[in-house]
Amino acid sequence: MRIVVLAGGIGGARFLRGLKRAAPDADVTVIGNTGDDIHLFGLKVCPDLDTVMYTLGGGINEEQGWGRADETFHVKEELTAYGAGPSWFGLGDRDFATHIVRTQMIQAGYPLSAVTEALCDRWKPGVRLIPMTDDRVETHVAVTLDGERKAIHFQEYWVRLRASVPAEAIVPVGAEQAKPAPGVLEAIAEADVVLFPPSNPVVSIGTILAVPGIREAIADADVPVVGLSPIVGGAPVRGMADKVLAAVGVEATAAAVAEHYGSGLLDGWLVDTVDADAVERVEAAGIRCRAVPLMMTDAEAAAAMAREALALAEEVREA
Ligand SMILES: O=c1nc2n(C[C@H](O)[C@H](O)[C@H](O)CO)c3cc(O)ccc3cc-2c(=O)[nH]1
Repeated sequence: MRIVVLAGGIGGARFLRGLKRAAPDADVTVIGNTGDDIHLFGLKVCPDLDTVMYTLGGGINEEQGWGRADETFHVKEELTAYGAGPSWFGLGDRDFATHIVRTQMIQAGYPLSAVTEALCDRWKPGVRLIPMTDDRVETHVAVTLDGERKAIHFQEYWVRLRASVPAEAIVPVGAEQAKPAPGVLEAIAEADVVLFPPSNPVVSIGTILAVPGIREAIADADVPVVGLSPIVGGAPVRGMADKVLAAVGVEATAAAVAEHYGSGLLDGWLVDTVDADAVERVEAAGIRCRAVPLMMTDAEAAAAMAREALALAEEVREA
């Protein structure tokens, strides 16, 4: 079975670990969000690609969900000693090696998709990880700080400000000019099922869908598209999805996120059992809906969610 998954950071990576466990023989292609990418100290950092690669490759810092395990921060400390900022983004020594290799290859002329393939040769994530585009897309957030309206990089909003101020607008800068990376549209066209894991619907999956051609390819694919709600009980399971949902005028509920994606895209939607009362509203939107446990407390819980998503996809396919 060929499965395509649109993935952002931590939620997407943890779901993928469950999917591999639930469908060990499936051929999984992950279309990774690159809107979170940031250039620091002359290096290109790709948080969402690295989180998928490290999580599935066994190198992730498990409790953080990002960065490497057994990390040290000597380079960061030395940079701070030189007054070289920013100091609010925690780049570890092991993680720096990934960004050095990536930046070297990009400067040698390799596209991000080829670089990602090369990095995955080491990590062997067990999925094909393709960036949504090889072109530069960086999500910026419009905020008002000290009375002044400004656009800041998503990572500054997310990490330095902890999303503590309202996001007035979310702009994936460069998305309109971006082209899907090689293999993205082909993977969607050949997929037997497309999954939207519980990643951030605005800055992760929404950014992937903002690359011209990707939303259309999924909408036109006559295979089941099934998503899992990142919102449980009116709050994001992790992260601060509610802050960015407000920016696009979407209430932080499992049903509202399904409606945001729309029945033109989604055929099925899983909500957590605490949101069972949302099933009727989602079905009224033309999206088949089931209430199942959605807390990825461990790999087996994530596998159970993946099995439920695949089962709903088959139910949709037969409908
Ligand atoms: O909350 C934080 N998230 C950090 N993240 C997470 C990152 O902001 C998120 O993973 C995504 O951008 C959102 O999904 C990092 C991810 C990397 O790949 C590399 C370094 C960091 C550093 C931080 C950090 O210092 N604090």
